[in-house]
Order: sequence, then structure tokens, then C-alpha cells
Amino acid sequence: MSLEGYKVITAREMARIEKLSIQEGASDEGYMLKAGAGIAERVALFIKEKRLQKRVTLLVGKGNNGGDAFVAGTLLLKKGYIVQAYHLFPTEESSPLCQKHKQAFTDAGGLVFFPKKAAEISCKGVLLDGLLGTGFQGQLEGILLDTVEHVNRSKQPILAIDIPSGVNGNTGEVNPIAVNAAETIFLGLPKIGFFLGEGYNYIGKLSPVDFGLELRYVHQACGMAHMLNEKNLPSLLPELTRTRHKYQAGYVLAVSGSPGMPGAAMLTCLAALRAGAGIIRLFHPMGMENELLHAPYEVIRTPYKDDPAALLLEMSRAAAMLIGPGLGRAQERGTFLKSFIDHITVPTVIDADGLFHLKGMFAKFPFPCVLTPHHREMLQLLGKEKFDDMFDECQKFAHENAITLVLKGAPTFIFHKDKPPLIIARGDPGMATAGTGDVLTGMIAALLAQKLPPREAAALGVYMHARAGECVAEMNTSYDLIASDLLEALPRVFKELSDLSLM
Ligand SMILES: NC(=O)C1=CN([C@@H]2O[C@H](COP(=O)(O)OP(=O)(O)OC[C@H]3O[C@@H](n4cnc5c(N)ncnc54)[C@H](OP(=O)(O)O)[C@@H]3O)[C@@H](O)[C@H]2O)[C@@H](O)CC1
Ligand SMILES: [K+]
Repeated sequence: MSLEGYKVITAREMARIEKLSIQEGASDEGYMLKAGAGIAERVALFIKEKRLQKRVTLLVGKGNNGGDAFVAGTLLLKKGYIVQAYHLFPTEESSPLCQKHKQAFTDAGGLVFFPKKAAEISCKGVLLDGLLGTGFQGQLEGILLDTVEHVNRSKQPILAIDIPSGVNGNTGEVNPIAVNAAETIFLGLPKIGFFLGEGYNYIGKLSPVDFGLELRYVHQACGMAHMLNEKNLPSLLPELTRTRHKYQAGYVLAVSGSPGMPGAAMLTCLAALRAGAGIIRLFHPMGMENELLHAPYEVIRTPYKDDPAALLLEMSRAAAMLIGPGLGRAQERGTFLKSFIDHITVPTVIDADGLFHLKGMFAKFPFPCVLTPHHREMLQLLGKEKFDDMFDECQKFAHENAITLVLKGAPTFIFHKDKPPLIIARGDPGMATAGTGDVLTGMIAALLAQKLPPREAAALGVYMHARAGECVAEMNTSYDLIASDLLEALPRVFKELSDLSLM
């Protein structure tokens, strides 16, 4: 079952394949009419779902992005919506299709204003952003900049056509500001700039609209990554045989925790149990027994000093391992890890301080390995201060070390040898809090123990973890979310997925 959803490309590449298809006989106006119809449908749905007044204000630039807005506006007018347009440029400076559909809009009774200043724009109803799309380069200035600031300040919901104006669809750069979209109605394919840099802060919800580009152009487009195909996730849920016992359900060994950091170990172990592991045993440094006195009943604890014999014995029975959360950077921890690492044969997740101690060794590991660094940890692994080309550097790292790399963040990226990078654009800002990474590590380890291949375990783990964050924030707020809330939300996420798998 494929994990790859929408191909994600640069805005430049999108413009290239559109142009090529038009040179080969497709109609640009046909594209615009279909795009406009899809956009009008999305706007109507947004208004219906939010129970808003049927009122729309078009913000129109001089290109075909503005033409799309006029086509959608005309259709909405004809359906009885109140629609007015603000065209920031003189008609004669606009693209031929923009001019033509402005005329159609006025013919249908729509009013078009030509504001001299942004303050003249009256932000009524839903704002439809057709200022700039794939043709945008450089930075916002003058009336475009003032308009974006003005509409953002209005707090009216903004739906962006194709790309929120001001976001660079190639790089995610926002200079100095962009339309703060409640929803981005992307045409054809999502643009990589949505997921890079500041871009991710401006796109809101992503909704696709098909404008009729033939599939062969999509296939030949040079992709940077793929969005995760969420529809296929339910089929990844491990099968449960009636007769299984806890070792068959998945035995996870954790090497985690250190004096003063029992919490990370507990979060990761509980997450592994909640994500379906049949049994989890925590190996923790000797001397922290008191700190673990109130550990949950389900977690088996074994202290270690410097002899890995007990761990090696258990390793022969384990189905997966996890190494790192709360381990600390003391030298003896690294020495201990190195005393058994070459004997691992089962899939293993390495996180946090595990990454620190084992840096430079991953290529030699004979077992399937999932690394889960956040951006700063990734830079440390690469030995750099900042990324020059994040995609290229991470893909190369995954390839050279033959590992699965989960680059945690908003969004999270998954890299794997010979596979396209995956983007998981899920989660909640409230998840930027201590311990959420430990939860993810435990979840991925549990899924590995239940026999999912590493890339699949990483993708399902990241999705479920992010979705749990969304559920918590929906029930409460993003401000109060703490890592252990995710454990409580996981049953709901499992329920969602298993209900879908029955459909
Ligand atoms: N092609 C197709 O088949 C289809 C295209 N479709 C739609 O068309 C959109 C692309 O349209 P587009 O190419 O006309 O450009 P668009 O994004 O509207 O920009 C307008 C103009 O802004 C200008 N500009 C650039 N940077 C600037 C800056 N910093 N500050 C100020 N101005 C700046 C630049 O003009 P310039 O300044 O170079 O003269 C540019 O031409 C695409 O996103 C989708 O919505 C769909 O209908 C489906 C089929
Ligand atoms: K736009």
C-alpha cells in the first residue's frame, strides 16, 4: 500500500508543466474556468460549514491568479452570493484572461473597485485572495504589502487561491509578510513553499482543486516530496490474531532514562504500550529506582550498571528496541550503548541523547534503524550550523546511512533510502512542549515491534502522534497541552483509524 499522496513541487515547476501542456494543446482558459468552478465550490462549502453570510470580497492582482478569483466570483454571484472585487491594478496592466473574466464578472452584475490605498478596501464576508500565485517572486511592496497587512488585520476569514499571496511557493520565504489564510485552495499540486520556512504559518487548511491538468504532466513533474497518503493508513494497522500472546503482540526493549529524568523513560514506555506493544521492559541506570517507584504497573524495569549481559539476554526475545529518551549525555551512557549496539538484530528507534552518543555510527548498524531528530539534533548529526538544502542533505544522510530519518517539526518529514521524502502536515502548535518527542519514539518502536516496516512504522507513528495532538487541542486548547495528554488521546486516534479500516 503506497504511502505517497500528492506530489509536492515548486511553484516554478508547476508553472513549467502548465505552460508545457498549453504549448501541447491544452486551453489556458479551460484551465481557468475549471479552477474557478472548483474554487467557488470550496468557498461555498467554507461559508456553509462556518454558517457565514453569503458574502465574498475578491482581492485581485494583475495575473491569472486574479483571473481565477473573477471566475469564482462570477459563479458565486450567479448563485446569489453578494460579491464585490478590489482590483489593485489597472485593467490594461492585467493578464488577458484576468481582463476577460473581469468583464464577465461585471457583466454578471459584480462591482469592481480600484483602490488607491489599502485602507479603501472594505473587508466584508469571506476574502478570496487572488493577488499573487505561482507568478510571485521577490518581496511584497507598495499597495500589495499594505493590502496584505490590511486584510490580515481585518480578522475576516481569508481563502487563498493556489498560494497565500506573499508566500514564495519555491522556498517558503515570506518577505516581509503574507496573507494569513484560513484555507489555501491549491490548484493541481501542493507547492513545496507551503511546508518550508515561514510558509507553513500562513497556509491554514489545504484543499485541492483539480483544474484539468492531464496526469502525464503530473507524472513528469520534478517532485521534491510527497504528502502522506492518509487514506492508506488504516490498512497499516497491525492484524490481531485471536490466539496471540503478549510476546507475539510485540516485545519492546527500551534503554532510556537517567537520574533526574525518569519522566522521559515513562512517557516513551507508556506510549509504546498505548501504541500496541504487548510488553515493554525498561533498562535504566542503576540508582534511579526510587525515582521510578511510582512508575505505571505495566512497565517492567531492569536496572543496569555497565554490564550489558541482562540486556543481551532479553534482546534475543525482543521484537524492537528504542534508545535515547532521557538518557543524558554522561560518558558512561555512551559506553553502555556501545557495549551492546553491535548485537542488536531487531528494528530500533534512536532518539535524543541516543543520537548524540551514536553519532557517526549509523551506517554500520546491521539492523533496520529509525532516527528521530528534531531540526537542531539533525544539524548536529550533519555537523552544520544551518541547512543549505534541507531536502538534499537529509535525503543524502538517510541514503548514506541506510536508515529511516524522521525530521521532527511542523511539518514532519520522513526520508528513506530510494524513496521520495514524505511530508506529514499534521499536528498542533501545542505539541512544542517537553516530552512529546519521547511519546513519538515509543509509538514508532511499538509499531516496529508489530512488524511494520520502518518507513511505514514511522509514517503511521508520526501521523497518529500528530493527530493525537490535534484531538487534545480540539478538546481543550493548544496552550495547555502536555505530553501525557497525547497518551490519553491515542485510543481515540486508534478508534478513528480502525473504524476507517472497516469501511
Ligand atoms: N498557467 C495556467 O495554466 C494556470 C494558472 N492558473 C492560475 O494562474 C496563477 C499564475 O498566474 P500568473 O503566471 O499570471 O501569475 P500570478 O501569480 O497571478 O502573479 C501575477 C503577476 O504578479 C507580478 N509579480 C510577481 N512578483 C511580484 C511582486 N513581488 N510584486 C508585485 N508583482 C509581482 C508578476 O508580473 P510582473 O511584475 O512580472 O509583470 C506576475 O505575473 C496560478 O497561481 C493560478 O492561480 C490557473 O488558472 C490554472 C491554470
Ligand atoms: K493567492
